[in-house]
Amino acid sequence: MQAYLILANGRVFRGQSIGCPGTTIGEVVFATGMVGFEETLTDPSYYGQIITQTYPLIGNYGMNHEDVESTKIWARGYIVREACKTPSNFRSEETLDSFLKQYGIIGIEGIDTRSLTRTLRESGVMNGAITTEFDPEAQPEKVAELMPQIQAYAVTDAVKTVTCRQATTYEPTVQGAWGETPLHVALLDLGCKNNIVRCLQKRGCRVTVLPGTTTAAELKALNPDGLMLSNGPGDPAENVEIIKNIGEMLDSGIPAFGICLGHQLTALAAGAKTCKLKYGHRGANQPVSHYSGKRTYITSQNHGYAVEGETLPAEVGRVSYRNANDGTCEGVDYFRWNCFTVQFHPEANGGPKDTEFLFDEFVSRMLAAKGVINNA
Ligand SMILES: NC(=O)CC[C@H](N)C(=O)O
Repeated sequence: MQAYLILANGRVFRGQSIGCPGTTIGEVVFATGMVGFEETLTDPSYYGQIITQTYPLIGNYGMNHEDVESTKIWARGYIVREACKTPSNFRSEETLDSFLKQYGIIGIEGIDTRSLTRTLRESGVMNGAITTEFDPEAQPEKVAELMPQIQAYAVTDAVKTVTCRQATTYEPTVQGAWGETPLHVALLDLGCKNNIVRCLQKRGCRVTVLPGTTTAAELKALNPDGLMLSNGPGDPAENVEIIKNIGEMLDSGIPAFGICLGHQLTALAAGAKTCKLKYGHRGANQPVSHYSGKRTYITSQNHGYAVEGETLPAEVGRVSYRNANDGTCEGVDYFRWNCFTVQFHPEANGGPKDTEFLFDEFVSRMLAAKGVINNA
């Protein structure tokens, strides 16, 4: 079946349908990871977006239901150069196409994704639609009808939509070196990836995943050893109430670690500003340099917004990492709070695990706060 991608600037790409037929509108972004399409598709941070994979062959190793980062696909569409129809891997359970169909996702293959990516890099992220319902060339009036909807589309109510409705506790998978009692981490789910939970479980933590709307008083009643702020979709500045709650939670002095959206919301709570990047960072090879100048790490990333480092009040915290490509803020160490945050994804999935040591740092902070170790 034919499918078409229509961009907000009027450009049309002709390809073939994958996943479900129909019409979908979203913010078209590109991700550069060569592998990790299962993790990308199920990362809640892509809510509202149509994902373009720049790597030309997607689905070669098939889908399984273990390598997923949440309960479903939150993205609004999927664009690939070629979707593999005959995956080969001992863990493969189904094809990319059947996985998309299972979640009602409309996709397109067979378009020039290099040319599309070049457009997005030059003009910035852009809204678009994928449709199987009409041929834009044959029916330009249908394009004219759809175009105002494409142009007006905005990702809204993102965190509200993806966050869990009820708290769930996950037991540790190993015992911590400090003894039998696990550390208890409260994880504020803003659109959390499963691997954040796994990274804490395998370090001897019991993890209680909480709805994003949890208040400081509700958190206090739980009396956790640490607070983890997850990744998540949408414009960070939209989350006015959650930002206020996070500020109050951190004022209690609890050890805290924020990732991506969690990083952005903490900076907003601290009085800094966020901005939208031209085309964002999405992929598995984004270099970030530590402020000490000693190390640059290759990281996994998926964000369209960034903290404006210069707007962070100097007495509150300092920029800890910067993106080595464009100099944008990639992390903050707070002085005011017992908290550190990063824009990149130390939990990886997909992508390199080089910065997973940050979870060890978080565990050390919790142990130090309990007086179990001296972290001076
Ligand atoms: N992965 C994330 O947490 C993304 C954060 C935010 N939605 C952004 O696009 O910048």
